[in-house]
This record gives sequence, structure tokens and C-alpha cells, in this order.
Amino acid sequence: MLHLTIRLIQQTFRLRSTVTQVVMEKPCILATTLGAPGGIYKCFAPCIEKHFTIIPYERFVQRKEDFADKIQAVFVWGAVALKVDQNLLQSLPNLKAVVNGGVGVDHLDIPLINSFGVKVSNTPHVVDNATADIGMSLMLASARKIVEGHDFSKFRECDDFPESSLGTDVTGAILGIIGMGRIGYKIAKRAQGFEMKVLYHNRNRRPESEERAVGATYCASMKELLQRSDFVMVVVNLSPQTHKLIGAKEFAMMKPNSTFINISRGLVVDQDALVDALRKKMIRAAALDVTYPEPLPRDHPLLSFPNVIVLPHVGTHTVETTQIMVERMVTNALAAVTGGQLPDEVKA
Ligand SMILES: O=CC(=O)O
Repeated sequence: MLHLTIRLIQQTFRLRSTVTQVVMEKPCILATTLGAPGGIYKCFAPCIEKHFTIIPYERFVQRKEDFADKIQAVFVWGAVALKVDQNLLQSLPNLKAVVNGGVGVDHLDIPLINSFGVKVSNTPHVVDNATADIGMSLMLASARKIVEGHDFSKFRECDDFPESSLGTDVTGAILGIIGMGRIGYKIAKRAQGFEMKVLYHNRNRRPESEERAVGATYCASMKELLQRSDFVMVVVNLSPQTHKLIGAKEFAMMKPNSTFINISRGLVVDQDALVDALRKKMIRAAALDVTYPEPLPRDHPLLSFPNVIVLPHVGTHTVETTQIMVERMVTNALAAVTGGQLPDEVKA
């Protein structure tokens, strides 16, 4: 009888504490969502769960006291779902790393995070091709009015193809790239295939051999690049130096038939100045993967222009790239929990 009672108690305990037991088996990460709620858990959870127990942020918020001391890494994807602030850092006593999916870490206060003895990592290199591809996609889509053409096919009220459907040539045009890091370089390489003339402006000039390899010409002044380019593509990191780098003065320098493309961060551009430039037809069109806020409110003026394409920050969103990003995040998180060197540590 006593034996039976003990078995019953054990069974009940086992049932009630399943979650806790699972949590204890592997180190825990606090995961925030990628894009649509639940996105990463559905698609990429198996890769993460080989090594970690995932505590979705929503679950953490409901049961902080159960999870707080078990979480050793936080997975974040940009600033969309979670601010890693003093409050969160204070509530996770065993946190070792904030692991960012993506290369830009402008949403993370690295000195603050480091002050808690917590390291930060990102996923450089692996995002370069996908992000360069989105830049090229936006340029081509805007030049050739792909979105308008699609809307015409789907929603037209008559079959007359309007004159306004005429696009502009990419082949042979001048592309000005602002920010010649790894992604800018990949864009220049792709632009060669379109026989474009590539200008670039960057804090540091790249070696001449690299310029020759992608046929890019350095413009020491951004003004010269803006005045000469048919397509201006912004690929800089967001920093205090690049905050609203492109504003009214810069739009006024651009050619009236030029296209403005932003694949870096929304805050690199003064959005009100962009709206104004479009209203006054100071530029031909704009194509944006990034805005502020993200996503834009549906009644935002930028969404009312037929010559503006707005994407919801999907530069890295391919199955292949995201898979590699997640693998990289896991590698960094494992290094952090085992006390090793983070391969992609970002220092303040
Ligand atoms: O926005 C995407 C990234 O930072 O990689």
C-alpha cells in the first residue's frame, strides 16, 4: 500500500513537472520571434533544440520565476520583438550571451549588456548574398515597375496599358552605392552583370585591386555620387554618424529621374524628407526594405505612392540563409554556455 502511494505520488509529480524537467536537461535560451509570431520555432526549432531548450518569450513573460535563472542565452532578431534592456538583463542572473540573428546590432546596447558580464554575437558573412539580392531585386522591381505590373494584371479596370507603366533601363545605368562593406561589394559585383557603372562612397576607400575586380569607382564626396547616380543604394550600418544620413539636402542633390533604394536601416534616412522629395518629384521612385517603424502603419504616406515599394525588412529572409543564421546562432550560444570564445562576438 505504501509502495503504491509512493508510486502514485511519483507519477503525479512527474506529470506536473514535465516542463521543468525538460527545461533542466539542456541549457535554456530565451527566444524571440522572427517576423510572424512563432516563426523561428516552427521552421528552425529542430536545429536549436538539438542543444537547447527554447523558452519562447511569450511563455517566459507568463512564468518568469520558473525560467529566469535557467536562461543562459537570449536569441534576438533585430529589434522587432524584444528590447534587451536593464530590466531584462537584471532578471536573468545566469545569462551568458545575447545572440543576434543578422549582422546589424544597432538595436543592442552592447556596453550595457557587457556590463552584466554578458557577450553579444551576430551572424556576419552569412547574410551578405541574400541582402545583396534583395537590393538588386528592389532596384530591378522599381526600374521595371514589377509591382505596378502585377497589380495591373490582377486588379485592372480596363485593358489599356498606361504610359506610366514605362520603366527605366538598369543596363548601362549608373549605380551609386553608399557603404562599401561586404554587402555593398556583393552588390557591385552583381551590378557588373548588368553592365552598370558603379560609383561608391565609403568611410574608407577599398584597395584598387578590389575596385577593379567589381569595376567600382570611389567618390570621396557623397555629393558627387548623389549628383551622378541613376540609382542610389544605401548599405551602411546604422550608427550615430549615419543616423538620418540622407535627408532633404541629399534628396535635392539627386537627379529627378533617379531611384532611391534603402536596404540598411530605416533611420539612415529622414523619412519625412523622403516623402517630401517624392511629393515634389525630386526623385523618380523609392524602394525600401527598411523603414521606421517596421512595419509602417498602413496609413503612412510612403504607402500611398505608386512609385514606392516597401518591404517588411526581409533582406535575409530566405530558407537557406535563415537556416545558416540559426546554425551560426547556435554555435555562438554553445560557445557562450561552455565558456568558450564566441566566434562572432561583437565588441562595443
Ligand atoms: O537586417 C538584417 C541584418 O542586420 O542582417
